[in-house]
Amino acid sequence: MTVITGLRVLDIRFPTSLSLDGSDAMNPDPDYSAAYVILETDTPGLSGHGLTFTIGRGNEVCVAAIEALRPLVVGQSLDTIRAEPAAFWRHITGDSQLRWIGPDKGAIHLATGAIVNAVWDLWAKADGKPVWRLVAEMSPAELVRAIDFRYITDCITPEEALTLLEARAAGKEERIALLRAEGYPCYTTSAGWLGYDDDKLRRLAQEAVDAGFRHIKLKVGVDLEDDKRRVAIAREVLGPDRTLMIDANQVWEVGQAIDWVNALAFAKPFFIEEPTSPDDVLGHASIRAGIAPVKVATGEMCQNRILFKQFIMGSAIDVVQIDACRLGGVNEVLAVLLMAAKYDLPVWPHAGGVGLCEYVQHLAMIDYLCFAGTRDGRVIEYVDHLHEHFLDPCVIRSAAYMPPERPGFSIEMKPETLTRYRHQPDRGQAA
Ligand SMILES: C[C@H](O)[C@@H](O)[C@@H](O)[C@H](O)C(=O)O
Repeated sequence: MTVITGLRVLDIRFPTSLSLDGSDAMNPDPDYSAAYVILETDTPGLSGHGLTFTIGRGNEVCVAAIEALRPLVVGQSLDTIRAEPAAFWRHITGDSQLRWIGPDKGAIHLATGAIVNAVWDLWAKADGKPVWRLVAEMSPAELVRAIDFRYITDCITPEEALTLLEARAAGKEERIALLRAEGYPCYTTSAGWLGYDDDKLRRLAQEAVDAGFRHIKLKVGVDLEDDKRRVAIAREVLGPDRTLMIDANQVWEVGQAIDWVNALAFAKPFFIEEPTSPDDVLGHASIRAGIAPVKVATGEMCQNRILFKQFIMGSAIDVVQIDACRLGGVNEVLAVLLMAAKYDLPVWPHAGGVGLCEYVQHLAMIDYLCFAGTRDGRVIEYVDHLHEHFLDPCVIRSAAYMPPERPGFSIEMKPETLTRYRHQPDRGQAA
């Protein structure tokens, strides 16, 4: 029996100089950061790692929130967590004092994501499997036991979930074989940051096409004339058959979003991502009606399963963009995959941040194997940035993520990175 005996949290920051030129409309110079968790255990050589992605000083708040959650996780036994994973998740998110600063949102929920994912990393390492495989091998009943259905039973009940998951389990072994042979397709954001001049955009878009990418994403939303020129360049390089997506990172009012996207419609973007506030369900629905056939995507800042329920049941979005640690870790991601599967909406995970590519490859593979049952019309985001800091970095082959084979969640950083990029002394101690 393995018991979690301690939790350490590190403030890891990668300076802007290492980061992305111009990035996006809301984050012109992001200091990519990670509130990084290490769960220590009484089993020699076994620890769980997790992180939540933040930007610069925001990391301090998440580090403090992780420390506040420490008493809820230290002392827990892995066997108990394995037996009732949703009960464990309810325990972590249900503390009456900490719920007051959420519930299920903000820094405390980002902290939950880091800790819960560290527990899944630990569980997978203890079983000697990558997380995608661990979850893929769960029976439908075990999967249902990993999901907290509180506040989503009006969308899907545990009984309905069981029926859906039993139906989707057919053909799983064939899908695993396909994943191993072909991987899971991805798109690149790396050509489309706002600070790039036209030549760089053209060159990077061409390099993406040459590398086999069939989808690229461009940041928009600062200057309409610039955007018209930039999407025209991207479309020219992509040709008529590849897919262009655009992303405004929440910069517009609802009416402005409709006008702006319609002005870019000549370049045939497939979707607009985050056109307005990530909390504005009605606004997204209006935008969706105002820009069809261009689709609407959101989710990287959708705070929990309950808000995703509004977007999904309210026909407010076409593409569900889960984030591995904006949601409260694997358990809550499974709840969203389930709702998206019921409503037949594609999940395209968000990965623009440190460690997110490493995380979401597992989640998209779980979606394919257990929930959606298909990869058709779905791609994972890929950003070519900071992968060298991980012990098990994601591997891209012919514009597809190849399934990780090492045990765990692929999120453990190299010891030298944890030393070199640590912003301030470790505030945590083993309990
Ligand atoms: C600051 C970040 O890189 C964002 O620009 C990124 O998450 C982005 O929104 C994305 O969709 O990848």
